[in-house]
Amino acid sequence: MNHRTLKADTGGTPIEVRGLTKRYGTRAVVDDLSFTCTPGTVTGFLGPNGAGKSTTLRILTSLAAADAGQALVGGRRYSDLTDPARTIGVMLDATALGRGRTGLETLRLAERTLRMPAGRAQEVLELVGLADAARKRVGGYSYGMRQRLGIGVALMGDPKVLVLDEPANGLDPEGIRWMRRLLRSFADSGGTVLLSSHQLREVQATVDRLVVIDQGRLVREGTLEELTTARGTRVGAEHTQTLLAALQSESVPHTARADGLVDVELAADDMGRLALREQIVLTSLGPADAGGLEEVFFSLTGTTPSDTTAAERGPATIA
Ligand SMILES: Nc1ncnc2c1ncn2[C@@H]1O[C@H](COP(=O)(O)OP(=O)(O)OP(=O)(O)O)[C@@H](O)[C@H]1O
Repeated sequence: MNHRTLKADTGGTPIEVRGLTKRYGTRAVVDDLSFTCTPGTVTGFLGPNGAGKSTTLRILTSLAAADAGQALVGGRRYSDLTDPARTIGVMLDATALGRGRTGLETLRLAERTLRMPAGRAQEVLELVGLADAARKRVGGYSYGMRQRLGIGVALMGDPKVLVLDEPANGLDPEGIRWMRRLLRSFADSGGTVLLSSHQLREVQATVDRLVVIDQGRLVREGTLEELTTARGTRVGAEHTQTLLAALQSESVPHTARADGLVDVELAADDMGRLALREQIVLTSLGPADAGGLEEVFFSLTGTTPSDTTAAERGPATIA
C-alpha cells in the first residue's frame, strides 16, 4: 500500500495559509507566510524557537487575529466553521489540561461538550493508550501521558484535520512510535495533519512533508524527499585547481570539500558538458548527498534543531 497516495475522490479538508502576517508592535512575527497541507499527508511545521509556529497555529484556530492574509481550514476560517471541533482537532498546550480531573473525566467532559455518543471517551482513551491510567488524576500524569491525553481531546470530535503544537515533546521513543502510527493511520483515512516541532529528529520519521520557517518567513516547503535530496553534483577532477578555476570563471556556485571533491550547483549533464568544453578530466561524478536532514535544517535556517537561538549559533555556513 502506498499510504502517500491520495484517493482522488475523497476531497478531504486542506489547510491553506495565504500571505499570513502577524505583528506584535512593529515586529512581524509571522511574515507573509503561505503554505498548504493536503488531505492524506502529515506535515511537519518546523522552525527554531520563536520562529512563529505557535502564532501561526493560534491564528489558524482563531485564538489570535492576523494583521494580513488568511489561514483556512476546508476553505473557511476557524471562526466561520459550523462545527469546528468536528472539523479540526487541536492540541496547543497539553499542560493546560485540568490537573484535578482523571484522564477519563477529561475525555468525558470533552465527549459531552461535543455531544459525542456515550462511549467515545473510553474509545479515545484506548486509542491514545491511557486505558490503564483512566482513573488517575492528570496531575499525576507524566508529561508524555499528558501529551497523549491532549491528542485524545483533539481526536474526540472525530475531526478531519489535526493541528498539534509540539506533540512529540516529552514523549519517549515508544511514545513517538505510537504517535507516528496514530497520525499515519489518521492521514491514510484522508485526514490532514499539521504538527509543529523545533526538534527535527522528533518529527523526521513521522511526517511526509515539511514546512520550514524562520523569523516568521517560509524557508522551504516540500516533501521530505525533496528537502533531503541534494541539489547538485559532487565531482572529482584530475586537476582540482583547474576545475575550481573553470567554475569560478563561469560563476557556478560550488563548495570545495576537505576530501578533494567539489560540490557543484549544476545537474550532472551540465557539469559533464562544462568539463568537456574546458577539457577537464573528471575522475568522479555523482549526486551530492544531502548530509542528513539535520544538516538540511541547519543550512535552511542557520540554526541547529536544539534550543539554542540563531543569534547564539551565528549565520548558516552551508548554502
Ligand atoms: N502575545 C505576544 N506579544 C508579543 N510577542 C509575542 C506574543 N506571542 C508571541 N510573541 C513573539 O513572537 C515570536 C514568535 O513566537 P511563537 O511562539 O509563535 O514562536 P514558535 O515558533 O512557536 O516558538 P516556540 O517553539 O518557542 O514555541 C517570538 O519572538 C515571541 O516572543
